[in-house]
Amino acid sequence: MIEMRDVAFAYPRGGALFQGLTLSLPRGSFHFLTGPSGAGKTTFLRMCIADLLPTAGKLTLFGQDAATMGRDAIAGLRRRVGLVHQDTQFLDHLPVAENIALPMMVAGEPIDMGAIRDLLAWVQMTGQARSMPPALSGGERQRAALARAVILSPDVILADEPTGNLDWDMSLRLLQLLVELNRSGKTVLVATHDLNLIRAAKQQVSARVLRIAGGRLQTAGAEL
Ligand SMILES: Nc1ncnc2c1ncn2[C@@H]1O[C@H](COP(=O)(O)OP(=O)(O)OP(=O)(O)O)[C@@H](O)[C@H]1O
Repeated sequence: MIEMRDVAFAYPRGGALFQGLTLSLPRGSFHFLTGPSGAGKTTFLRMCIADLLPTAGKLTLFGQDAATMGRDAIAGLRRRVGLVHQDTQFLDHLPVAENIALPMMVAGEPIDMGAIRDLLAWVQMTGQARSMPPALSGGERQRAALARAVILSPDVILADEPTGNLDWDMSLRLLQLLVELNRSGKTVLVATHDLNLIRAAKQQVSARVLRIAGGRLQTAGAEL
């Protein structure tokens, strides 16, 4: 689904953030992306939705070379990839249900209230459908963000530090949702520096760890 061959990336006026990244995330796989703060985990995820392009090397997304993707191809790609942002990024003046529906609106699709209800039930937030985002707890925000990320039934779920501000019980609950998505056939990539979360995942799925440090992929594909 996502392949990198000898990929390098540098922000304008910055030095090389990565170089020589070679990896493959096959369909149905579960990967963690880890590494120190500032190593480039968020940048890596942004490359996976062609929000940023490599400055060298080849990035292939769903079989297409990211460098040659036009607007339509990128829009199609973004429907197939659900991203849970680190800061969740809700529209605070819209209730939770409408926030979850946003990707449908942006895609110009009719709002499927049944799908929204099902997702709210799945993340155990049926009672918060009409709540406004500022009133949600950290765990509720993350679960609602996950529901929004999967509303268009993407093939790939990318989550950026989804348990960053959560207590351990809530982290496990969120992990459980990600594991369920993976068991239903989705490809999952979770950026985290929570090694306990990675250990907990080991009990449930065959996850692999990608570690970025010093601009390199240090333990590509290592089994937990
Ligand atoms: N838009 C940008 N322009 C220039 N530099 C940036 C930009 N975004 C991030 N950076 C820099 O790139 C580096 C990697 O940032 P990134 O957010 O990808 O790291 P991270 O591993 O996700 O960090 P954290 O774990 O703290 O969230 C950092 O030094 C950051 O300051």
